Amino acid sequence: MAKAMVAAPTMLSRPVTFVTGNPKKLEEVRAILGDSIPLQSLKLDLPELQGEPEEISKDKARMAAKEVNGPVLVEDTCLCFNALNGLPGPYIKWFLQKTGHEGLNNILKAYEDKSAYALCVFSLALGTTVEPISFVGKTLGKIVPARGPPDFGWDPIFQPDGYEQTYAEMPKEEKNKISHRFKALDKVKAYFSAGDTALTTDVSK
Ligand SMILES: O=P(O)(O)OP(=O)(O)OP(=O)(O)OC[C@H]1O[C@@H](n2cnc3c(O)ncnc32)[C@H](O)[C@@H]1O
Ligand SMILES: [Mg+2]
Repeated sequence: MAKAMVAAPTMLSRPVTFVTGNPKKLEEVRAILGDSIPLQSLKLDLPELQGEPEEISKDKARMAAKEVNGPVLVEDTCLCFNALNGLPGPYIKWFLQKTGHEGLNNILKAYEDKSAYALCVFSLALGTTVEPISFVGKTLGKIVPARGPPDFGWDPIFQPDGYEQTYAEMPKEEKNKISHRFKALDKVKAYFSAGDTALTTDVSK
């Protein structure tokens, strides 16, 4: 009888490099992943296209793969206001920088609807010639006047649904159990544990 053909997993010869210019993201990614995925990091602020979140994230992964010349993981984070049909979305970084927490609240003064969602799109490129794969995580909430330490981006003005605290007021471990980033990384972990792609644990390579 013919032997069943079992596809061998793609073996990565190098650990995945998480490329970001944002140390706070890296901190959360490390806290959420623990040692589930062998990861090294590279601090690089990649240029970002305009467009839909998934395309921006995939494009970052292509650029990162070229820089690293190996397997990379990147992410793009959006904060989307329902009253504005999803804007600022991927442009939240610039809105935050120019208008601050107060300005973001003021924009929504024109609308009854303060609901929003945080969106994280991770993209994994296993090499320079491989099309990146995306993993999306979304957490629903609302925009409120800033509360809590202003350590990380828009955390003080985002209150997730079902919670009385903003992301900034929550203990880190709590945010990391419900966040957009946690949900997306859960899918990344599931992808690797499905076994089609095996990872080297040798981070010295
Ligand atoms: O190098 P990259 O990974 O792109 O890092 P970045 O800081 O440029 O990040 P983005 O392009 O994804 O822009 C997202 C903006 O939202 C902020 N941000 C990202 N994740 C956040 C989170 O979980 N809570 C609050 N703010 C967050 C971040 O500081 C940016 O201002
Ligand atoms: Mg960026």
